[in-house]
Amino acid sequence: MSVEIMVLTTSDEVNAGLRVFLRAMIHLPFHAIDATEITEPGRFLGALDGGEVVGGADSYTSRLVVPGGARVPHAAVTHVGVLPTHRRRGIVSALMARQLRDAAARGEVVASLRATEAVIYERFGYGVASSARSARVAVARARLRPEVPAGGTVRLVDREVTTELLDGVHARAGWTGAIDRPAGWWELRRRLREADQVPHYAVVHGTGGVDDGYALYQPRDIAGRPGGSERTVGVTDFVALDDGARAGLWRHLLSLDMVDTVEFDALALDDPLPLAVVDRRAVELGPARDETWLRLVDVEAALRARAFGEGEPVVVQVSDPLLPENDGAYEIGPKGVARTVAPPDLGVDVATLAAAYLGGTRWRQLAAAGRVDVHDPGAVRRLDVLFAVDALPFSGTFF
Ligand SMILES: CC(=O)SCCNC(=O)CCNC(=O)[C@H](O)C(C)(C)COP(=O)(O)OP(=O)(O)OC[C@H]1O[C@@H](n2cnc3c(N)ncnc32)[C@H](O)[C@@H]1OP(=O)(O)O
Repeated sequence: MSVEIMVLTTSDEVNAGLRVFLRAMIHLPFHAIDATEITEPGRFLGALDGGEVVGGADSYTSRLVVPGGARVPHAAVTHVGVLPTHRRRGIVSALMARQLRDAAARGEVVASLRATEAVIYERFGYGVASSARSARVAVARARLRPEVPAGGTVRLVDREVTTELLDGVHARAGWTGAIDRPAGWWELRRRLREADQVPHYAVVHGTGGVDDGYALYQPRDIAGRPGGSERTVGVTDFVALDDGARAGLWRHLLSLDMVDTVEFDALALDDPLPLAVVDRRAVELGPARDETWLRLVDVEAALRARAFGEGEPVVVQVSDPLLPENDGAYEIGPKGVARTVAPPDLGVDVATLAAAYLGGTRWRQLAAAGRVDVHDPGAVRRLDVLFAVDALPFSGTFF
């Protein structure tokens, strides 16, 4: 392959990198945006063929919340694309390998991405670590149960919504799977909202004067309004730092006049909404879809960062052809994690370990699918106890 991989540095190069991504993706709307405003210097890798950018892979500096609440350094991988004229020549493979080495050199413990196709990224060590689904709520039937918390106050901030206001809330999101949203991500969202013909509405929830949640929403399928009977509002961003904020935002959304359906774009698989309404069938859940594709860049640091449950330690052998410094056996137990030369109880590749890492996929499921090389059958059950989490992992950030 005569293609050269390098960091895109000048404005022209970075814009060429984004153009390649948009050309590869076909459907995306943000062609008029200057790429330097939504990317981070030094992180956009390009593949050059005779001086022309033909492929790219970008990332943002971020952090990921892992079980137990620690935030680990995280590369949020995005803008991956190869021109249709240059596909299937190994270009993205070369970009991914370089990107992982760069992330490791920066001390990033994990990387994650949202995948266009489910068959691309496992070969690079990514596994599905969290899932999400949409929910459609029939407003007329969706009376909240009397036990649902009252919540605090909701204020309309349609006109004064700013990144500072929203990130002031989101930056405190502490659930497993939440990520820091980078400045470029916010800027792109702001620009897309501004350019949209359809209005966006914003409400912030507060308790005792402290902002602790917000929702962004907009009307959907606006043809035939306002007299129709299928009037839908789509909730594009829903952030609640606790149960009170969540309930307060539900109350607001489910009491909007002239709305038949409230559609949440992304909820955790164990979101309590279906349990909070009198008529359970008022909430129609969409299918689970893969959300976080996670890559453990530094396996030892990632394992040390998360909390584990009780039980006997288990020795897990990990293989990682792209980052062989991760190869080896790790003893994982309630008191911590250490590399070991002890014989392993089971073995996995690094993508399978990533799938289990946030607790969203159980070891039992992975073993049943043949993805674990089991030497000691009891170790699978022990690992499930060690890796158990209180709430299913969920990010809520699409990038
Ligand atoms: C995080 C994000 O940004 S997600 C966005 C990803 N981008 C897109 O989906 C845009 C459209 N697609 C593309 O631009 C390209 O097809 C890419 C980026 C997905 C793949 O780039 P390529 O340079 O063609 O990949 P490369 O040649 O390195 O392929 C590596 C392997 O993955 C496989 N592969 C790559 N893409 C796909 C795909 N979409 N479907 C199935 N297999 C694929 C190849 O067949 C190859 O397999 P092999 O090693 O067994 O031969």
